[in-house]
Amino acid sequence: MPKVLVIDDDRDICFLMNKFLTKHGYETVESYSAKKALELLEEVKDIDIVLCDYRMEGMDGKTMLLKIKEKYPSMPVIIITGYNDLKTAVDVMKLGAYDYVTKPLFPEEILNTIQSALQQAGTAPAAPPTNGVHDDVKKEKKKTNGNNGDYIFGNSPVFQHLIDQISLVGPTDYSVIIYGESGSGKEAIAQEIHKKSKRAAFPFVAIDCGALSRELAGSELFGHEKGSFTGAINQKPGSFELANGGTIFLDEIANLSYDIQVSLLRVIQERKMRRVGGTKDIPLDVRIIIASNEKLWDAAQKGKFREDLFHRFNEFTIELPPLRQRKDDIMVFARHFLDKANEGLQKNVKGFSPEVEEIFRNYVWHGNLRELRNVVKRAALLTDGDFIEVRSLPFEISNYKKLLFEHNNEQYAEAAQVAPPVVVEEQRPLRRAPFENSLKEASIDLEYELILKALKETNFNKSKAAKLLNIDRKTLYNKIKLYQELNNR
Ligand SMILES: Nc1ncnc2c1ncn2[C@@H]1O[C@H](COP(=O)(O)OP(=O)(O)OP(=O)(O)O)[C@@H](O)[C@H]1O
Repeated sequence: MPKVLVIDDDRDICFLMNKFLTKHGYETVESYSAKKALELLEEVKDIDIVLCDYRMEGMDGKTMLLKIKEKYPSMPVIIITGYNDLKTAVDVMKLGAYDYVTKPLFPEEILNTIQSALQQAGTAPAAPPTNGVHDDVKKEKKKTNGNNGDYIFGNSPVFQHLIDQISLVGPTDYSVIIYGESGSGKEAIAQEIHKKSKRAAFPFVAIDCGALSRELAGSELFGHEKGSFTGAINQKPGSFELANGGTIFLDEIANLSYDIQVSLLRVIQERKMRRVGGTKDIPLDVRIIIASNEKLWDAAQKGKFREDLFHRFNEFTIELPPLRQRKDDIMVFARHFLDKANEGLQKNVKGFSPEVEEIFRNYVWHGNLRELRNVVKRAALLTDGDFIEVRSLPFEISNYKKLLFEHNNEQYAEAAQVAPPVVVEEQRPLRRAPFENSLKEASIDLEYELILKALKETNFNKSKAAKLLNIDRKTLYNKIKLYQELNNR
């Protein structure tokens, strides 16, 4: 019976998750504090997966995730966030969370996410839950390629260009740099390149360098010998060794520390490596595909990334546009994610209402495909009829136009209701700012939530919202403007 550690300072949530998960064949261990949870992970040896609230007293979810990943790198961690914490969600994914679920929580969605995480880790429950089974669902057997299931490639010019590039570089042994925002599908492209190569029968190993701690990065990448440092209880092969013969995908490569970059350069040049604490050279034949959000040449100019390493990798470059610039592809992906959600939920939702399609085409999708996938997954869960309607979308998405507050114009909200769909390119809706400082972060978050709540209650009448918040309209405008500026950084 898989064991889930539920970490949430809201005891009701722990209680509900316990009841629900137990009913579906899981065992739960609960913790109301991050500190206790870390102790539990030590004491209870056989925890399979962690479900952790992002906002807890004493430690935020990001720190907690890093602490878990440092000690238990392969432990799947699912983070619970608010929808407006999308930036946080993207950050935790980069730090190695398996996935995130947004509040309000829907137990089926969590169950689904836990199941796929455990399936990927190879610890799925023996008897899968059978709630809500629809007999009429045709279960199409689809090929999956590891991480997040199968990928699609459509007919739009962007897709065609990507397919051409993959076909061109796939069969070669070139190193490839893939640029793209978080969630835009970089790993998917890397996997496709691997599949097109002569290495396809060998492993594809993906490593998120952003999730590697400075101390453990060397041992994760190159492995270690027993006793080579405190905590090295057993001998462990590194990712390069595991990928031997195949392809290694190093995501967010610019996050590797300088000394690891030096080791990496040596490994590439010499085509052999040694485990940490080892004395034996291990010959390597690994193709390297790397990905980055930031241009590596710029990172090299800033001294953050070694220039010689950049030149080593710079044999072929693929740029993946953000989803908001791939308007023709949005519904292709949405339908694909709906198929997958139907499969997972054993439902048969047929499509999207025209209003939802319009919103999807014009929303900015900061979290790119990952955000779209999660929005569709949840909407499918909430849909009883044949089509996904606007009411099943998160508030922030269904009201995205009103939340833009362009030019702080009082008329904008009203205008947005009647105007034809606006093409939103780089504008961003109001959402949480990416602060590092946690006290400031907490107060900004809280303000944001209260403002959003007041706007919801007053149907976006900003004068009334200001009154509810006991501030004047100008202060409300200024706060909104501040959020916009922070968001655009
Ligand atoms: N071509 C595709 N077809 C279907 N799903 C896709 C495709 N490309 C990406 N996805 C899905 O979108 C999500 C994000 O993709 P992926 O992990 O490849 O993005 P990424 O750019 O590597 O993200 P990050 O940089 O944050 O790790 C995943 O759930 C993935 O399965």
